[in-house]
Formats: sequence, structure tokens, C-alpha cells
Amino acid sequence: MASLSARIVIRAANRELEIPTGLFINNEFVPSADSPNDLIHLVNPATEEAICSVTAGSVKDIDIAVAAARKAFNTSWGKNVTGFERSKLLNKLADLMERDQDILAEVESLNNGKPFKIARDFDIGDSIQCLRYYAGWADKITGQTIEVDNKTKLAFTRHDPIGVCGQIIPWNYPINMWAWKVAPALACGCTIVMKPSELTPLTALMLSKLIAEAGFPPGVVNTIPSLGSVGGAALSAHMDVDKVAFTGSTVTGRKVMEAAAKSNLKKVSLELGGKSPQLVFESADLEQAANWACLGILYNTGQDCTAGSRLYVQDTIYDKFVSLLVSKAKELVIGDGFDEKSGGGPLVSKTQFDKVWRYIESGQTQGAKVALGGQKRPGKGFFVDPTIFTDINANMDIIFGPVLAVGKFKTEEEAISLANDTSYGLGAGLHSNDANQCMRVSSALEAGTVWVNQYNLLNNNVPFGGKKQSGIGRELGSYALDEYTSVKAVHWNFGEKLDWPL
Ligand SMILES: NC(=O)C1=CN([C@@H]2O[C@H](COP(=O)(O)OP(=O)(O)OC[C@H]3O[C@@H](n4cnc5c(N)ncnc54)[C@H](O)[C@@H]3O)[C@@H](O)[C@H]2O)C=CC1
Ligand code: BAL
Repeated sequence: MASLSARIVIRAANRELEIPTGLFINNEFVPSADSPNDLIHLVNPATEEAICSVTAGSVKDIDIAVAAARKAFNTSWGKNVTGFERSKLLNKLADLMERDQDILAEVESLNNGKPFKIARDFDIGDSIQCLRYYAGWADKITGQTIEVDNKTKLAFTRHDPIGVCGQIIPWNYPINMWAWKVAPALACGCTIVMKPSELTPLTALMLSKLIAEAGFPPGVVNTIPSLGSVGGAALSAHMDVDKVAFTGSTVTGRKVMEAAAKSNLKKVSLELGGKSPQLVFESADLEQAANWACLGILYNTGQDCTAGSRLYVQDTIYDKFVSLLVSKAKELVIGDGFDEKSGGGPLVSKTQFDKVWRYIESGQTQGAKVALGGQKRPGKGFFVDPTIFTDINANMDIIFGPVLAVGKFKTEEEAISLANDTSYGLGAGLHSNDANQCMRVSSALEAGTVWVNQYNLLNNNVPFGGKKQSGIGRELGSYALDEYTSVKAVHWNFGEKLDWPL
């Protein structure tokens, strides 16, 4: 039978760690109920070496985890605890993450490839804040009192926890996406069956251990590493899951929604991909615009749902801006996540690496001009250097990599039309020093998030989500509370007598 933990070595930190590799149900790590020998093998994307293997949860394991979550919802969580108690536990979990910030970041870097210091300071730093932000909300989730008439009747609303939530997260921000989903769900009183990505399940398992240590009752958070087509599909189609929250590709998001519609019509929130545009107008601070454009496409090696992969530059500054951009992009060091100099790591997997290269090669064969990159690196690891194409149809397929397509526009109207010419609507950015233009263009851009004179920065108290085929629902901010609550209206008669028959 598969082991429930593995010893891994973080060479760069000179550390050996024992990490859980089983399924986490009712606050315990357990083997699969019916396929104990099915494993998911994990690879370090910087070296292509094996890290360890974790248990692959089955459909039956999902059923068991959902039953545990249902029991907890009905007995020890849900409406059985006060918001104050939920807040205390969320804050305790944040304290434990802070205590283990280095170790979590090391494992995140090992499994995903991203630089250790970025994982520690941004991914985990932001996740700790996210837990504290929703800890603040837990005892402030209130309904309304509504006067129906002045003398005999009133109504009030309760914002009830929606119930058992399936949460399916991707590999690009394993801890951060965990926090975005877990924190509001727990604050609202929901229970959870979490399915991390099969590529990066390690930190979700480590966080599960912290869930137990923080003192959450058994069954409140359950974690089932599993293949998407097994565990993710089972959660989406489950008759006793009340809501599914998903982050990942549009193709899979569609399957999740279809499974929800064909099963119990569970509530669905989807945070999907994008092909996000950035516009640079001639009045912009070009140095700054180039910095933000680089951050937009190169942060997390471009593996970001809001990656600003289409850049449109006003024709009057085009040549100057492109050469500035190329010189800035060259400055980023993409390397092993444990190398202090690395500002970006490898792509997460061989599959992603091959996909990005197919795209780069097809761009070249179609005659696109390569202003930077476009060469494979020798040696091990799924590294792709920053690549900038100019003179290409910028509306190419979604690509999750450090690959930017740059085009030109003459007028504001043309810029808006190019930016909106996509079936996606997640993020968009504009750079201009004309305040009226900023207001006009930000209003016209069809996206859930528009950045003005910056790009890709998010805050836990500001909502995030997509329009068009980039998603449904909002994460973060007070808006996320709507995703995890169900509004009940209670009509109260304290004086009206009904004469019968009518
Ligand atoms: N919006 C975003 O942040 C993300 C977008 N992507 C995009 O998706 C592309 C493919 O990457 P994948 O890892 O294959 O994405 P994916 O959307 O298939 O995977 C995301 C999550 O969904 C799960 N999943 C897979 N099939 C499922 C199913 N039938 N039902 C329920 N859950 C399922 C996976 O196990 C994983 O946990 C990437 O190249 C990128 O373009 C990938 C990850 C994150
Ligand atoms: N950066 C926001 C979340 C995502 O990329 O999936």
C-alpha cells in the first residue's frame, strides 16, 4: 500500500522534510478506500527529477470526503458555530502559515518551479493576508431587515452558508488559489472538499495538516489529490455537493458547468483563462509602461490567468517602446527557483513546455518577427526564456508562458476595438497620462479587471473574476461572500389575521 508520507530533500535550503502524501479526510491522512496503489508522481520542473508520489484519490474517495464534509456541516460547522469562532480559527491558521512560511515556500518552489522568494513573500504572504481578511468578515455576514407594512409584518434575510463546497484549483498558484477558495468558504460556514492540481498537490496537503493543528473540527476541510477527470469530474457531478468553485482552463470550466447542470444544479463559480490586452498610449510614461508590461507577461513565467499576452502600442511611439520593452525583458533571469538571481522559474510541466514551444514555433513559421527569445535552452528543466513577437495576429490561442505578441494602433477607438476583439474578458491594462482617456478607455474595455498605469496587482479586498468566456462569479473582496452564501427571506407576521375563505 502507498505510504502516507514522504521524505523529501530541499538541497538549496539544506533541509529534509516529512510531508503528507495521503488523502486528508476528517483531519486524518488516509489511504484510498478502493485504489490504495494508485499514485500521482511528482516532478521538479527545474531539474526533471522525481520529488515523491502522492495517493491518487478515486471517485469513492470523493464520496467519502463529501460525506465527511456533509456531516461536519450538519454538526460541528455550518450554523453550529458562531462567526466569532470561525474568525478565531481562520486567524490561527494564518498564524501557522506565517510560522511555516519558509517551509511552505520551499515546497511550493520545488513542486511548481517558481522562485522561493516570490513564493514566500508574494504567494504565501498574500495568502496569509487573505485568511486574515476573511477572518475579519466571518462575524459580519448579516442579512437585512425589510419592512413589509408598518403594523403587522416584516421580513428579514439570513445569509446562510451554502453547504458542502467542491473546490478545484490549478497548478500556477497552488497556495494562493487554495487561500482564495478556502478562506471565504470557511468564513461563511461552508465545509470543503478540495481537489488540488495533480501537478502540484504538496502544499495543499501541508496546509491540510495545519487545518487540523489550528483546531478546525474534523470534516470541515478535506483534501483529495486526484486526476481532474476522476476527482474533479466526480466533485462537479456530485449530488451532495452544493457548490463548486473552479479555477483553470475554459475547456475544463465548461465541463464543470455541464456536470453541475446535469446533476443537482449546484452553484458554480468559474475563474478561467484570458487573452488579456494591454494598451500603451503615446502620453504614457514609457519607462513605467514597459516595466508593467513586462510584469504583466513575465510574472510567474507567464503562467497567469491575467497574463497580459497581447500588447498594443500607439504607432507614434511603437519602435521606441518595443526596443525599451525588449531591453527590459532581457533583464529578467529565468532560472532555478532556489537560485537567488531568478525572477522567474521554469514552466510547470513537460506538457506546458511542449505546448508553449508548439506555439512559439508556429508563430515563427507563420512569419512573425521575433524581437526576443525564440531559442530553446540546452540542458534539463522546462525553461522558456522571455519571447516577444511583433507584427503578428495578436489574437492567437491562449498560451500560458512568457510569450508576448505586440501590435500597433493609430487611434483610441482602434485600440479599444483590438483589445475587445476576443471571446475572453478577464484582465486588461492601459497606460496613459491623459486622465480623461484613462476614464474613457477603462470604461470601454470588456474585462472583469482593468488596470490603469499598472498591471497584475491584486488586493484581497478588491473583487476578481471574468466576463465573457473568462468566468462566472467573483473571488476576493466582500463579493466572494455571495458565492458561498444562500440568501433566505423570512416573512414574519406579528399582527395580521387572515379571514378565510378569501
Ligand atoms: N485560469 C487559470 O488560472 C489557469 C488556466 N490554465 C489553462 O489551462 C491550460 C491547460 O492546463 P490544465 O492543467 O490542463 O488545466 P485544467 O483546467 O484542466 O486544470 C485545472 C484543474 O482542473 C482539474 N480538472 C481537469 N479536468 C477536469 C474535469 N473534467 N472536471 C473537473 N476538474 C478537472 C485539474 O485536475 C486541475 O485541478 C493551460 O495551458 C492554461 O492555458 C491552467 C491553469 C490555470
Ligand atoms: N493571478 C490570479 C489567479 C490565476 O492566475 O489563476
